[in-house]
Amino acid sequence: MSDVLELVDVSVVREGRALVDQVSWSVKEGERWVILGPNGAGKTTLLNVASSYLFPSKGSASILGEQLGRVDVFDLRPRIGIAGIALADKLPRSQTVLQTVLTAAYGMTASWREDYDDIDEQRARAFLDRLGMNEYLDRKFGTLSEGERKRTLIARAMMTDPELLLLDEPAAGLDLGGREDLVRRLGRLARDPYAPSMIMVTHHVEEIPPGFTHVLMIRQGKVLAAGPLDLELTSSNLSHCFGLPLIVDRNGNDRWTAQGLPLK
Ligand SMILES: Nc1ncnc2c1ncn2[C@@H]1O[C@H](COP(=O)(O)OP(=O)(O)OP(=O)(O)O)[C@@H](O)[C@H]1O
Repeated sequence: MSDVLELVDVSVVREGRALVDQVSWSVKEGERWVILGPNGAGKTTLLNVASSYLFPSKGSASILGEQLGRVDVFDLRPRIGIAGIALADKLPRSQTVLQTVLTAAYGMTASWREDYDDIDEQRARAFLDRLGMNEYLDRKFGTLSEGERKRTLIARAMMTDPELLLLDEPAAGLDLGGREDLVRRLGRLARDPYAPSMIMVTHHVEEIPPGFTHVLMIRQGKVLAAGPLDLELTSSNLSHCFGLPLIVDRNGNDRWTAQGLPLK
């Protein structure tokens, strides 16, 4: 299996502080990783390196076999799908849902043109259908609820047929029904052998979709644990990561839960 992401001793230093501190991490083709960690741990910073938008201050980062600093990132970026809050703010609120997904095929955030290929429109419709957005095609992006917006962004990220899909807190801000709907849809994607390699940032083990295979836990910029979920998502590791005693459990449907121990 080839490397989708290979970080060796990567640090990101800002104002003398290491936001990501000597991280070595390897993601192989077909793996689905979740990044877990408390607020401010460095999860988004790590994702920004993985998306080629942030270069390490130290160490080396290779994405899809190309080393940052030695590759034209404009050739690399179309191979990476990103769904995150930062992107949502850049997308025009007045574009329709269909337009919002279609523009991704042309590497744009705006500039709706009339001459998109039929094949692209069919693909955009198919991705939106998979994400349960069929009835919202003509709705303005700016009028969507949080959950609808998140599903649109994932469809958009799939549009370039990426080899690597990055999801930054896809379930944040969703109600219970919205979260469960999204987790099921992401689970279906994760189990699709033709789907890209995936990395998802989250704060909650309940949001880990079935079919995800690996976890990286980070705290204060340092990796605490990295490897298969079965081995690494333990009560001990999670307690260490979030800084309080936690009990983690996995149910028969391949879903995870975590609870704090009661105060004495
Ligand atoms: N440009 C910057 N300059 C200085 N500090 C920064 C910069 N960008 C991020 N930070 C700090 O780096 C730390 C890690 O930020 P990051 O967004 O990666 O954390 P996170 O794990 O994604 O957090 P959250 O769960 O709250 O989203 C935070 O303390 C943040 O304030």
